[in-house]
Amino acid sequence: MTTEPAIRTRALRKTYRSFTLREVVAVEGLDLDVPVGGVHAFLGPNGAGKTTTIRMLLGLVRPDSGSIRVLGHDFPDGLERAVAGVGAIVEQPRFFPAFSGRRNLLLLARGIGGSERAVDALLDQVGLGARGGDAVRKYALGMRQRLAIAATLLKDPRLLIFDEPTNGLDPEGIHDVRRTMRDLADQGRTVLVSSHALGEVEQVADTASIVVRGRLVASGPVAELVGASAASSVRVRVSQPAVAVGLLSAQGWGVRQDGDVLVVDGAPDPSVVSQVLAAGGVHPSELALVRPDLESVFLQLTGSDRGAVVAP
Ligand SMILES: Nc1ncnc2c1ncn2[C@@H]1O[C@H](COP(=O)(O)OP(=O)(O)OP(=O)(O)O)[C@@H](O)[C@H]1O
Repeated sequence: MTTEPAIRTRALRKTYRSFTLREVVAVEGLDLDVPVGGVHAFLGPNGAGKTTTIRMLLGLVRPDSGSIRVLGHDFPDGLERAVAGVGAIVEQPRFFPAFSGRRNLLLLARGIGGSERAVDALLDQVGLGARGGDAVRKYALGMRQRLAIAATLLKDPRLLIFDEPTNGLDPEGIHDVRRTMRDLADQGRTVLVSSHALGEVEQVADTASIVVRGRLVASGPVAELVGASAASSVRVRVSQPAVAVGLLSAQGWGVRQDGDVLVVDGAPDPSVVSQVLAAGGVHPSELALVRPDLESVFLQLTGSDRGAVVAP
């Protein structure tokens, strides 16, 4: 069994020139490791360098420096062999709107010698089996996106790269695309999905890398990234919030107030919060531990300017 990642970049760097000829560093010293199998989320705020990185991984943009290895092939010499095993969606896919989804796929399949049976299997696989005969113009955005995923699967790629595939989709579309990504990973393929919407990928991603201003700030299994954030909070509802804020702040804990609800950061656990309040004569009507999610980890990292790397 090989432990070689599906994607490995080292010290990857890419700069652009702005209109005023100022140097814009899009990607700076990026070491990205995407393990084989599973869904890997590539996360970062807008402008963090995700699209630039993905374009470099696909050979569409040439890095200034650094190395790229995809599916065991080093760039630039192995680019062609690497890309043969990659299916990608980097822009809004285009289809003939008047043709059915099935006919669109058949046209694409013909170009690479794919069979009619394979097209039908792919339509089923992305959940479009029943709608394959409808004109694409009647498809919702999420359905078009799933048709695009089916198109990338025509050449049976081991690695799928999707740049913000849920952009502009409604909740149902997001759900469908997410489920399709999960299915693909469960078949043993590797899925790299970029997103700035963490909530959308947290449920489906096994591992993640977070980039800020072109640099990697955290990477590893999603559960570990979330677990590494010590910042669980305690949420309390109290009848005397002003008194409670005084009591809790006196412990050195951070307190955020929203009406009669307080969120306490830095307390060891809910029972200690309860004891401190009770000792001051305040009895909460609600008390709950708020577990950190990927979003809170992300906010911590992006707010903390080039935070420490969390090793996988
Ligand atoms: N062709 C280009 N010319 C000049 N600057 C560019 C070019 N492409 C990207 N940039 C700049 O590089 C930086 C990274 O952009 P990139 O699109 O890679 O980020 P991103 O994380 O994908 O963001 P988004 O989610 O908004 O697409 C940004 O500052 C962007 O303005």
